[in-house]
Amino acid sequence: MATSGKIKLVTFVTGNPNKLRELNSILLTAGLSDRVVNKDIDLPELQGLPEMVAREKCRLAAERVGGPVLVEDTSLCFNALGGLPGVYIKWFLDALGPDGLPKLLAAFPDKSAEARCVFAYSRGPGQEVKVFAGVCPGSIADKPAGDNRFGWDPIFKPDGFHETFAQMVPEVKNTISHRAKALSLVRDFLVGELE
Ligand SMILES: O=P(O)(O)OP(=O)(O)OP(=O)(O)OC[C@H]1O[C@@H](n2cnc3c(O)ncnc32)[C@H](O)[C@@H]1O
Ligand SMILES: [Mg+2]
Repeated sequence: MATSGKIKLVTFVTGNPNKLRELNSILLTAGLSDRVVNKDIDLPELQGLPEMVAREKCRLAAERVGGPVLVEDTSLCFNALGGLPGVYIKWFLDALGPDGLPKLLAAFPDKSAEARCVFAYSRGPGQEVKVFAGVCPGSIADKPAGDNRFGWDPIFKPDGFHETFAQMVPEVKNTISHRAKALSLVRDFLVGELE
C-alpha cells in the first residue's frame, strides 16, 4: 500500500460497465486510461448526501482492494421534487424504468433537473478520502428518446441541447456530462498523484 510518494495504478471500483466505458474514453484523451484498472466489487452503499455516499463507498473499496482506489456515485435530482430521486435514482430507475421516471413530474410544470457525479479517491485503507464533484444541469424529457444503453440517458436533456444524452454521440456527452466535469478534476489531481 502506498502511503507516501507517487502511486503507479489506481483501481476504479464499479459494477457498472457504462461508467467504466465513459471513464476510459474521457481519461484516454488525458493519456491516463492505462493507469486506471477496473475491479467489479459489489460494495454496500450507505444512503444520504451524495458526498457521504461516495466517501463511504471509497472507504470500503480501499479496504477491499488494499491500495489506491477510485469510486463514483451518480445522482439524478428533479428540482420540482426538492432534489429527489437524487442518490436513490438507481432504485427509482429499476422500479419505474426510463418510461416511468418522467411521470413523477407529470403534475409539475418545472421539468428542470441536475445530474450529479461525485468521484472519491483514497490511497488505501484508513487513508484520507478526496472527493471531486461534477454537475450537469438539464431537464427531464416527457418520454424516452435515443438508445437505451445507459440508465436514464434517454430522458435527460442537458441544458443547451435539444437531444437527450442517449441521442448524442458519446464524444458530446463525454465533453459536457456530470461525469466529464468531475473527471476533469480527477484528472488534474491524478497527474500529481501518479508516478
Ligand atoms: O457500482 P457502482 O459504481 O455503484 O454503479 P451503479 O450502477 O450502482 O451506480 P450508482 O450507484 O452511482 O447509481 C446510479 C444510477 O444511475 C445510473 N447512471 C449513472 N450514471 C449515469 C449516466 O451518466 N447516464 C445515465 N444513467 C446513469 C446507473 O445506471 C444507476 O442506475
Ligand atoms: Mg451503486
